[in-house]
Amino acid sequence: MIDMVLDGVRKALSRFLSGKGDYERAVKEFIRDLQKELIKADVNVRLVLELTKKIRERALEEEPPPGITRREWFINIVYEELSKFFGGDRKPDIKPKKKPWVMLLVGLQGSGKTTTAAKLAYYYKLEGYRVGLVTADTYRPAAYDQLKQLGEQIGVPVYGEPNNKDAVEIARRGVEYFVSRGFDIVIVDTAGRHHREEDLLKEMREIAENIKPDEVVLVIDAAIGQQAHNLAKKFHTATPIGSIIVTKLDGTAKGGGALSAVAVTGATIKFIGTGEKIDELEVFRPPRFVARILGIGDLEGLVEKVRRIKVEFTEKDVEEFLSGRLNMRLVYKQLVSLRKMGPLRKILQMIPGLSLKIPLEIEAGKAEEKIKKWLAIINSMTYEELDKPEIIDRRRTRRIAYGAGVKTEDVRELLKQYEMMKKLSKQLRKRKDLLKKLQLGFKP
Ligand SMILES: Nc1nc2c(ncn2[C@@H]2O[C@H](COP(=O)(O)OP(=O)(O)OP(=O)(O)O)[C@@H](O)[C@H]2O)c(=O)[nH]1
Repeated sequence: MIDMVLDGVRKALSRFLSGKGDYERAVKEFIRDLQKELIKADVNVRLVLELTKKIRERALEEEPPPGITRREWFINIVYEELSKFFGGDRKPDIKPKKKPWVMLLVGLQGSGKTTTAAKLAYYYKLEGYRVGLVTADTYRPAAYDQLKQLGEQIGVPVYGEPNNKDAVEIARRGVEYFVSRGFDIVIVDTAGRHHREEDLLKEMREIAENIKPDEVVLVIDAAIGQQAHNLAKKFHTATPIGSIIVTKLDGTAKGGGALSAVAVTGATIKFIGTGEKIDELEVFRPPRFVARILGIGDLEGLVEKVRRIKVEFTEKDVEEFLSGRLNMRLVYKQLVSLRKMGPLRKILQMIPGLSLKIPLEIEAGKAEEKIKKWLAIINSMTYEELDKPEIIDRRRTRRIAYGAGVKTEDVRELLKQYEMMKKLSKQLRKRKDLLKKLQLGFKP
């Protein structure tokens, strides 16, 4: 889980918030913890010192606006400075500026390039684009099969020539193949059998000259930590149309180091890889990322994700859910959408501190059966009961169970889930208020 990145910072911050003693001493302690955590995450020591110096100065100089305590204001400062540290608040340009849009993926061996190519294809497919994949990896014979398989899984066609050794030729023909068929986006996966940056950049240049991509994407494994700096810097200087994806942030303690090392070069990190599965790719927005690290929630990300997966939630529903109001109609929508979307769990995991208490966690395999039952139960409720499930007493429970053809225990179980969701929704509201308060001076 991505929350692993700089996990200790969140803990230090909650210690800071709950502490009662002297403000200046608490600031000093927090800063010491922050330094320790960042260095542990392989962030460059000089960068760490610059960052914490800035935080300390602001913490001692700035007066909080009315209605905000010094400690709350301090979190805001940390939030702002860390966001800048990881690249600032510019939004990465995700949408292709024209069609067709040709993306060339490059990266050192094992960086996760092939997986990322498929993840990207899936991402853009969900956004409504017609996407094609080209595999030009001529060194690793299995790469062709790997991408072919991934392509089948996500319903994206893959062009490859398993017996051809000429990567440049394959790439060129692959791009032509998809462009001539009217595809919107073509993603080209390259060989990447390079251990040295120089070789990698040389191959990149060769292929790029031939296929003239609209965007060159460098894939970097987060596990290389601050070593990402040199690679990103050379890449950034070599190509003006470059963007970066940092992968495997879920599996390394060095993620903070890699991200900050790339950010400091001025290169743009567009996406981050947060797992092996095909949908574990996220748009990288530093303020959002930092909010998550700090444990002040990721409500914006949550809303976007809910919308993106095209659940049948309206924005109003999400807003209602986040504002602590909940009724059975919302639960119903939730259940219907659970069938389509990856579980709600995944979305809620974006909110730190909540992941342990997630309701509606259904044992795999039994999900479909249970959802069907619950939908039937909700269908036998009256309008009044839907809007105010609290009025459902034993008599009503029996009637509903009878109407839905289920046992009374089933109805009670659903009501229990409802209560849990309601609590969760209230917790979310609290965090939302805090987030709003903190963002007074800063727009993510
Ligand atoms: N945990 C985790 N694993 C990832 C992520 N991205 C890729 N991987 C895994 O990393 C391994 C290498 O990925 P590939 O896509 O085969 O790497 P590649 O860069 O194409 O490899 P070469 O073709 O040898 O250069 C695979 O086991 C992937 O499942 C990620 O974000 N998180």
